[in-house]
Amino acid sequence: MNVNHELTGPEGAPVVVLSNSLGTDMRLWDEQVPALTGSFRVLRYDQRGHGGTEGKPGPYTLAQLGGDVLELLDWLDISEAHFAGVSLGGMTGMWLAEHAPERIGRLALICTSADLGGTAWLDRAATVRANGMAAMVEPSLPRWFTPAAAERPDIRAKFSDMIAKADAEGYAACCEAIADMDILDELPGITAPTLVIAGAEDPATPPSHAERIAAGIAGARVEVLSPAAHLANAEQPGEVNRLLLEHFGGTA
Ligand SMILES: O=C(O)CC1=CCC(=O)O1
Repeated sequence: MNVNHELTGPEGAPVVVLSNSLGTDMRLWDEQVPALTGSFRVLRYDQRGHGGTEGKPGPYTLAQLGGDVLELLDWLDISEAHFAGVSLGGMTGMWLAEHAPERIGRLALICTSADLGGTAWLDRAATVRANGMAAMVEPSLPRWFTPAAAERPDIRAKFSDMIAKADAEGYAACCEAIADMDILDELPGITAPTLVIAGAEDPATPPSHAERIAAGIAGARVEVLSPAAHLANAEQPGEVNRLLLEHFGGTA
């Protein structure tokens, strides 16, 4: 199995898959795992080129990132799972809910977008391939956290480490997957009950992106958290845990 992952929580319980954003790894979910494992078997993994999952040469596509999840579910003999993803993880979740609906129960999309594509991502990919990941640390933290959270030593240390340790080719290839994406027209094909969470202060995928996603998926509802920037699940763990447990049908 090429996808680095961790499976915890009671055997036989419904499975929740947790998918990380660009530049982070499965540690993004450290505050969610203890809350979710009270009710669920939790499968968190590292996207290609992030954490312990190898960064194969790119460019990647959302289909490949979604395919990694299907391969992982098959390998673990999991037929269906709920899915929560932050940003790139949410894009992966939308692809899965559209292309493998029989595998996805309920969907939670956190600080993500269905139409974030564009050439700026190709510029970022080129920068990272030329200069490596270290140059990405300082520009990323103000997108990921509001100023007060970005100054917290625990947050700075943990999230700087994640970015610095990402594989430059894998990160760049994920940027190319985002550059290529516009799945707004595919959203009406999603039938999974969907919760969309946004950070009120998120400069990368502001609440307007959450509203556009929810407008495309029948029955989807939006929750906007504040203060929270792009990594709302790390900045507002208590509120995100409450919303995820409520949406997936777990107990606190
Ligand atoms: O630019 C960032 O770091 C924010 C982001 C966009 C897609 C993603 O996964 O993270």
